[in-house]
Amino acid sequence: MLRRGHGLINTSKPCPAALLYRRHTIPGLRLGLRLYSSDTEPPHNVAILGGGITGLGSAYYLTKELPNVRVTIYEASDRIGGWLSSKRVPVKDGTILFEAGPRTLRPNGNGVLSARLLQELDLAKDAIFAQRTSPAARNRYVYYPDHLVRMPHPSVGIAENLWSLFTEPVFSGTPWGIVSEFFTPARDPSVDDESVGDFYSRRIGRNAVDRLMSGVLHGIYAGDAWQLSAKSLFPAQWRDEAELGGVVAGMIKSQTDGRRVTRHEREFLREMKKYEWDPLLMATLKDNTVFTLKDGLQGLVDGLARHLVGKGNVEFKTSSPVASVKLARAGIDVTAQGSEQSENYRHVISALSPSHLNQVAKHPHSESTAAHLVPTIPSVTVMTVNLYYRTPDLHPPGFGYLIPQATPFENNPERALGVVFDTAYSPSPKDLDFANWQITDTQQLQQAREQGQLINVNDFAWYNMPNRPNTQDDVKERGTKMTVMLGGHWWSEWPAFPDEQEGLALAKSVLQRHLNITEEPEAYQVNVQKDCIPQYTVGHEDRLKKAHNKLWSEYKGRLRVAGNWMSGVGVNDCLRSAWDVVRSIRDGTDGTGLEQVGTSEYVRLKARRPGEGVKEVERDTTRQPGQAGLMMEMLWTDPQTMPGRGPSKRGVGLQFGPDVTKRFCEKNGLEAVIRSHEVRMEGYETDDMNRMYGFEGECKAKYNERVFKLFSESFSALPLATLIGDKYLTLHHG
Ligand SMILES: C=Cc1c2[nH]c(c1C)Cc1[nH]c(c(CCC(=O)O)c1C)Cc1[nH]c(c(C)c1CCC(=O)O)Cc1[nH]c(c(C)c1C=C)C2
Repeated sequence: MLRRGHGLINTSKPCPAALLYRRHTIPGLRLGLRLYSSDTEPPHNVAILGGGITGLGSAYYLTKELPNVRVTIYEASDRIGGWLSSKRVPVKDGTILFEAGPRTLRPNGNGVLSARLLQELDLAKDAIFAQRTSPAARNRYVYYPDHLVRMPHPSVGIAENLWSLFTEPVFSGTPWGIVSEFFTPARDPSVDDESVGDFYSRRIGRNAVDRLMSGVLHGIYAGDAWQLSAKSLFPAQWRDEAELGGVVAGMIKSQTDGRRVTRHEREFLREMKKYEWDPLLMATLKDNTVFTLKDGLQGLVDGLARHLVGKGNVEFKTSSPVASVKLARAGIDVTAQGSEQSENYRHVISALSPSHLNQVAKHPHSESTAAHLVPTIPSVTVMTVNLYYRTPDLHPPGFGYLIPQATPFENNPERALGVVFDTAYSPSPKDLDFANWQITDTQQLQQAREQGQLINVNDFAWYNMPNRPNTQDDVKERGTKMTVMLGGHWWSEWPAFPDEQEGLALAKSVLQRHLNITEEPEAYQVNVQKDCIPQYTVGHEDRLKKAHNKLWSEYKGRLRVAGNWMSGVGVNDCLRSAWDVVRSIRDGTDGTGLEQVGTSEYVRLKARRPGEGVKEVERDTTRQPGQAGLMMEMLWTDPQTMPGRGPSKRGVGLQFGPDVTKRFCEKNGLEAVIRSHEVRMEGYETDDMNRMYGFEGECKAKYNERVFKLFSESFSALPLATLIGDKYLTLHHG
């Protein structure tokens, strides 16, 4: 039986726009294919090439989805984890943690997978969550042309945001560009892809690219806005222009009709929705933008490794670079370097970079690029320089700053990409100090935790209360910790990279010029991450489609690829590609790991109208709201004058400050929340209540018995919460 999905993807230049995303299957190629079947083959064994986060994630999902599987991980170096690498270094009064690579994870989008790992690997107790209200979430800066400019944020107020928008050169022309984008004609349909720079300068204006967007692209891809692909990096906007005339039109449509996603994505979202979260972790994640771990993201690697070793069916082969992978009569043969003998596996998941994969999958006698299994995907090298200074608060409060491409050379001769204020992501001894907490009653904190509530005693959501929060730096008085990011596309043409001392000198020089820091760092670490970020340059999607076709025709679904070179360069994206590839193996779906590239099957998610979350709350038919859940919270939560959240005086629910109400209203598009003043011990409105408030008499006097009956029946049927005109949320509160 032929199954969906293993058809070859059309990579030829499209003629009419309608053909753009169509896949072509070539029936002839399918004839004679022996598709694997789980009933007839020996127990499932899978080799994973590469022990970075993608490889570890793949092993993790394999052992979860196919419990009887045997997994072998081949890793060339003597350590696993790849670019994720955290080191504790000594300073005068203790130790601090430096991250060489990624340092924080977002729990949204694909990040739901890393958030799930917190729960499944029991890592939430080691996590540090940065609140939405924390400086790290609210203060983001761009360095242009010679000073830091804070990006607009609702928390600073309309006046300040507008002032900045109309006076700072970094925004010059952008507000008007966004307004006029609506009226800008769509691109010529024959254009199959273009750079992000070309796309956005056509739609919004060149300044928006050079002064803003290029900075954001530095922060994610360390890449060049004029080379990265608009179609691959901004697929929704790229399609919106073609189909709706523009990016703003697309945003409006998403608001009114719902966000557009691929069918595959919708399935993923549905599956994620079904997940059973620990209520406290859920509450924590909702209020946070990013999280990290007390021992850095290395903690995630260690957690995965511990879990996999404990499983007993996963073998780690470190210091074992792979020499070749070859399709065999049954399965696929993998030979490690220096080994005479190959091992046979039913499937191989390659978590290697494309160039590395080409080396191990190449035909022994062919050197030509045409013989490459996957096309070359360029990548950039990033140098991260971690610095620790004794003096605290050497930077303004916030995430850090990005340096856009238009920053004049004399203000950035080192060609830095940005600076991360690591201090903002982890509690300091000051935050640990009881005296500075908003709530100090540990008994209350303990009780609240037991009831699945999160209480913010400061900027870091406190998952493991009443215990002290986690912190990365174990020092008496914390100084300032920062990371200077250098390299990326700026270094692509450089004949050689700076060495450690040169890197340190470059980083210090950046900080002296931009932040006036002249002090010598007490500790530092220079890390060169060679070819660490793949560049999705113009034509990326087409290259991936070609790779899919070649992989399919040469390996018939036995060799599948995952990693950061296909549809997202972050840790979360790596986990997602691992998840997808394992699912397709589990389900026996034919594929290569690239079968979703350029899919044209889009659907719209249901639009979330203002306050819809509230409407979705089902009425509790048992007439008892219980001790947990949203119904309970709506019933028993009370306002408090202090900002943030606090334990409820009632012993159930919690208290919330005016900032929480404001955020809730903003998020749900509400004008106000109206709460009744009286708590009814019975918990629900009853006919008695109508009588008590004199409604019965008034109604009968003004109208008649029938009208009263009708109203009291309606009241009894009213939900505890209702929306009036989509603007006012009324809560009976009793
Ligand atoms: C270490 C260098 C990295 C640079 N880009 C990435 C890494 C690991 C990958 C990356 N960075 C970000 C994303 C977006 C989504 C996400 O997964 O968080 C990705 C895929 C955003 C980001 N960039 C920086 C930080 C601290 C974050 C995440 C946290 C946040 O948004 O609050 C800083 C940063 N990274 C790089 C540069 C040049 C840079 C400069 C300040 C390159």
